[in-house]
Amino acid sequence: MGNMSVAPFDAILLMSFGGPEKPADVLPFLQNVTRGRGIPVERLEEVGEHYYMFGGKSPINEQNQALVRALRDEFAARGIDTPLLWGNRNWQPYLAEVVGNHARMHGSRRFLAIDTSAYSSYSSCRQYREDFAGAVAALEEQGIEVVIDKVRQYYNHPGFAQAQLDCLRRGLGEFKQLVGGLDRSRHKILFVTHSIPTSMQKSSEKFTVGYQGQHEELMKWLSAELDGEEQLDAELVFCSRSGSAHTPWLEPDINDRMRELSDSGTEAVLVVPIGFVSDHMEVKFDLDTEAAQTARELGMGFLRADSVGISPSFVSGLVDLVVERAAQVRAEEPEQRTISGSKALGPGSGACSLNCCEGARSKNTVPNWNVDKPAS
Ligand SMILES: CC1=C(CCC(=O)O)c2cc3nc(cc4[nH]c(cc5[nH]c(cc1n2)c(C)c5CCC(=O)O)c(CCC(=O)O)c4C)C(CCC(=O)O)=C3C
Ligand SMILES: [Fe+2]
Repeated sequence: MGNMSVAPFDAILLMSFGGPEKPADVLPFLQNVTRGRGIPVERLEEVGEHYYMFGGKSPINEQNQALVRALRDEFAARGIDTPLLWGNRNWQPYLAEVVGNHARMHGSRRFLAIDTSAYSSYSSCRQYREDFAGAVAALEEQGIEVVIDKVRQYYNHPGFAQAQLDCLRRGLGEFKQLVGGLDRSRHKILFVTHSIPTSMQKSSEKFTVGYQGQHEELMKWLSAELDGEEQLDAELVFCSRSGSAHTPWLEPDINDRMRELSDSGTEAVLVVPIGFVSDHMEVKFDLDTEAAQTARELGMGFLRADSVGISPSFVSGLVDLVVERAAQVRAEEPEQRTISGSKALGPGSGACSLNCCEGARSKNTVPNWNVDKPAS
């Protein structure tokens, strides 16, 4: 009985952001993303141009489809035949439709979601839990009762961390060729993630080390795993700032930092997108297009390391997280593996509680099903 290891769940759900498929999708997609989020129209027009530059099609959907296939293979290899579905927040296939259709056709009631974002913050964790609560409520109105749970945030899970390390090592190998030998005084590693408003950063620090702190924890582990000559100075920089110019977001922006580094003698940078699980539009545009252009202007060497994509350690780590969560729900107290010294977060550990990463306005989230008692 292969399904025992994911019992009591009837179906697994890969939950992602979603992206446009064609030019006509771009504006409605952007409207979905920014509804109620106070993003200036100029910023939307600018981001729309990024999508049009790539034919109006985001790379994210094909990457999620590839991840679905890789996850299905990994479940099958472990003898687990529980269905794996794919749903999104901002574009088709929409979460509520996918869950509703599956529940109607197969009677599934208990869904366990993997989200395509590794760190804690409102945008990268809590908002997904609000989406789940929204889908549960919408389906309840149609007379369908479901629960949707999610695996813990996995920035410090050994599978994700090992996959990042593989990308970093491979990137360093190519970088070394490009610059003709590593030299600490002239070469730097820039780990990159999505910027968020500093207010969002603050609320992520209430119950965890926070969004930025989680990146720093992973970076510290990665740097320590490298061999001596590979241990270049490394720092965290940000991309994809949005919102109004008056709202503070996490800094430094990658382009600004490259300019400063160039002024102080850095000749080449290896850019490692630890904040993204695959080559999203932010990676394709903000890093491979815009930051690469900044590097050309500065005469700086530039190489972008891979994102984890469907690397085997990442994929098998996600399946481990599903199995771990199911065991928690069965009250079995499974081991929660993490990189050394790091504390596991997320559903069931209490660290990702109902109040975690709350935004300015309080909205319903799904409770940590069967493990945490809903707070009042
Ligand atoms: C932390 C974080 C992640 C990582 C976690 C995760 O993966 O979930 C992420 C992922 C993504 N963000 C994406 C796209 C967009 N994000 C926007 C806007 C925003 N992102 C924010 C944060 C994050 N975003 C924030 C605080 C805003 C401001 C509005 C708000 O407070 O909500 C906008 C509006 C235009 C703009 O202003 O840029 C777009 C189009 C795509 C799809 C890319 C593709 O198509 O490949 C993906 C994977
Ligand atoms: Fe975003």
